[in-house]
Amino acid sequence: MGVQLPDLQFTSLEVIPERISTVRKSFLENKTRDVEFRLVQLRKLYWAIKDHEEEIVEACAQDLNKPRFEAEVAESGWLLNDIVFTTRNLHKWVKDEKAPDIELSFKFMSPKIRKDPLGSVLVIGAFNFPFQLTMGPVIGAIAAGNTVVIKPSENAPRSAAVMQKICEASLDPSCYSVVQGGVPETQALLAERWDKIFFTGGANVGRIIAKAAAPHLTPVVLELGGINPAIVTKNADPRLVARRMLWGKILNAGQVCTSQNYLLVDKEIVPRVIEEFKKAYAEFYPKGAKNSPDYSRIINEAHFQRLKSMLDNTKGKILLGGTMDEKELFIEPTVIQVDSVEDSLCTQESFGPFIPILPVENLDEAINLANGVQSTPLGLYPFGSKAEIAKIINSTRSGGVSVNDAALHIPTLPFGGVGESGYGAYRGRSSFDVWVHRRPITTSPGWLESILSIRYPPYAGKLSKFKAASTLVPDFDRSGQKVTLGWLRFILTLGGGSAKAGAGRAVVAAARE
Ligand SMILES: NC(=O)c1ccc[n+]([C@@H]2O[C@H](COP(=O)([O-])OP(=O)(O)OC[C@H]3O[C@@H](n4cnc5c(N)ncnc54)[C@H](O)[C@@H]3O)[C@@H](O)[C@H]2O)c1
Ligand SMILES: CC1=C(/C=C/C(C)=C/C=C/C(C)=C/C=C/C=C(C)/C=C/C=C(C)/C=C/C=C(\C)C=O)C(C)(C)CCC1
Repeated sequence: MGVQLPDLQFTSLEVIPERISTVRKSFLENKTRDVEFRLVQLRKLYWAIKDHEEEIVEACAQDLNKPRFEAEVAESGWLLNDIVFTTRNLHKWVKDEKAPDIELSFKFMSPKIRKDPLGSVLVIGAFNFPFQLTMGPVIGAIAAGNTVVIKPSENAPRSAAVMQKICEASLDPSCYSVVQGGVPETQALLAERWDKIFFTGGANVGRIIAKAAAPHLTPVVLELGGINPAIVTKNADPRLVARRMLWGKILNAGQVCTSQNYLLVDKEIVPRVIEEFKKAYAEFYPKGAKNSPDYSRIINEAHFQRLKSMLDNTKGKILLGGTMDEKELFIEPTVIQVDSVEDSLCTQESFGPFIPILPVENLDEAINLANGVQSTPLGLYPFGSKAEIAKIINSTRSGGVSVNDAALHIPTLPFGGVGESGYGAYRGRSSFDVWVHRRPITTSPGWLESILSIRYPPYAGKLSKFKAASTLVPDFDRSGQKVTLGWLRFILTLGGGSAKAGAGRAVVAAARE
């Protein structure tokens, strides 16, 4: 018998404010401040994920036809590792930090940085990696001591329902709550005040989230998509390019925020790259992607139609793939040679299995084109010689860079966008950092009062003493140059230049006092 999955039930709009006030009350009662409490929650969550792994795999299969390998590696297994990594390190992360770079005069105040939880926070997930991208931020939020409301994507309904089941089986309901729904339910959540909102999804909805947060001055993390370029120079290895770029687009049928949206390939190696795409496709899917258990489907009819019209509207030439089956929501991995970066396949995020290739004259042209399409994509994928790759990285911006690869990301590296692809980063240690307020704490000892009283009126005669004790001497001169051997002269002349000019400045300074 197959695995039975729960049905997705939207949360009624009436109960949403009550859910929020429950988690807020728990936070204000300091329930989640205790680190042991957080650890127990995370450990229980670990076992609930483990115990429901078959349901996770089945839900991903029903929502996206996600292959078991991808579901275990990028969803359940990813989260399990994330929890173990977090619980192993949490005691270290929560420790007060000694404040760095403190001048001697303030050392007696024992300055330190406390990692305070932010409060009650909202996590809104996306459909494509429904478990990883929703529960990943939640793990960090729990670790950091926040209470959390979790809103999975309604577009992956089976996964959303299983996620709720897992959370309800493991987490304290007074601190962590799952709210299910689409736009009205999310709007109801956004109408309330949060201490942080973590959103993963498209840039248009990201703008809605940021606007809703603004009146409450709520900080927001936006994990958005990107029109990510791959830049392939004539010195790249065509076989590696094809295999890795194909992987970037067969993974979850290209519904990956980090996958490359288009390739700018030096015209000299375009034919060899295309040949290698054909070979790699035949190797990955000997009977074609449609007949393989290792290829996902498009999430729903609306996204299928969006992708179909993108392909219908391209002026490019299909070189590989191109077949579709609406009933199955199947779109074959498709390589298209386009003749302009203006082609719709390059300028819009496809979030599907399209691999448009634009031949370019040289590396400079590729860099200019990439910066013109979107100057701040989520990912950048350069292939070429060491010097070429350095040039590409130094002349572009992006959330992250995978040299010689597609959407690869080491699970504990900070992950996040920049500019149009969002802001804020999580994963690994950053998943904790993103959810805490670094609260500086100083303690002024009573015995220091006679010295500290220099700050009280009457001020007469105190300024010069205060300055003598606290003024930092610049190690640079007026032309912006670092002063090394000329130190003495620099100090004597109050900032460099001639002795006469220095004397002048000394007179002005004395007169000001
Ligand atoms: N940077 C990342 O980590 C990352 C990861 C996955 C997806 N993405 C991006 O997300 C997009 C696709 O994912 P998606 O379709 O789930 O995104 P989406 O923006 O359509 O939906 C994301 C979430 O927002 C909610 N939502 C949708 N419309 C809303 C509205 N009007 N008001 C309030 N809430 C609303 C949905 O219920 C869902 O939970 C792509 O652009 C992709 O690149 C980014
Ligand atoms: C196996 C041995 C070794 C090491 C091997 C190594 C390093 C293997 C690496 C394999 C990798 C990188 C596999 C990656 C799989 C990734 C999958 C399936 C998907 C991930 C999806 C993600 C993260 C999606 C994110 C989506 C987002 C953010 C938005 O949409 C040695 C060499 C150590 C020793 C011998 C054996």
